[in-house]
Amino acid sequence: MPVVVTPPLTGTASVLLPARPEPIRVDPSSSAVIVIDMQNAYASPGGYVDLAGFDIGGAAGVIGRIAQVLDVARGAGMPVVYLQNGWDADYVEAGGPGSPNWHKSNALKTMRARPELKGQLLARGGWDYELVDALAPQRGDIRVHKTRYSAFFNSQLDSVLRARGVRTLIFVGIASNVCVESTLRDAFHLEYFSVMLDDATHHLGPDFVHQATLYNVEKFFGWVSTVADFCGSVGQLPQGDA
Ligand SMILES: NC(=O)N/C=C\C(=O)O
Repeated sequence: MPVVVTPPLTGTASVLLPARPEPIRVDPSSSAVIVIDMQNAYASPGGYVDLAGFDIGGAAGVIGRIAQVLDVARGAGMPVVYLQNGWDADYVEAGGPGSPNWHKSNALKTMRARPELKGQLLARGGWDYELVDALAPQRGDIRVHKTRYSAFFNSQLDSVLRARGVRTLIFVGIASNVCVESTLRDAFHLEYFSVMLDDATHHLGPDFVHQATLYNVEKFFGWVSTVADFCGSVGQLPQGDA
């Protein structure tokens, strides 16, 4: 008989989500979709990662697939939590030369190399920081600001989830190998059950980094599933008017 993973607080209104390395039960009342950084910076032509020279060719497809996931999740009453990465307009939150972030952030490095972009990349209040239009939050969705790769670091995310009794996280967004993986690793250490939807994420860098993330998640930190399997299983739950 195949192993099935059942997280705590899984009630009777749950579905079995096909996943690797084993199927996992998902209950909308104790689960949330975590949308990582679907901002113009990461998914739109002319945004930060495009200007920094990364290939964003896969982002358009990911936007459409995330929209499907969010429709199904909202219909099943599952909270949707949007993360937005960035800093204040003066970049105080980014840290100065005493912070590794100042040295490693490709947004900060791009602005230092191209001073005409100063103040435009990942600054709260600007176009680059905003969520892509196609994924505009809907009533009841939650937005959480983050200043480093892991969405749990120095943010309200853990409190927001705990206050709602959430134990299972469904991960979508960009980039699979940076902020998705950093957040999912922290989620593991905070005792959350994490599922990454492979085709609702996109990576920064060569394709092998995405494969490495999938391996890490499946083998060490959580479970890997797909948009079709998520929509096919969670879509079977009674859908409300969301
Ligand atoms: N959202 C992300 O995965 N971000 C990765 C790099 C960056 O923000 O510079």
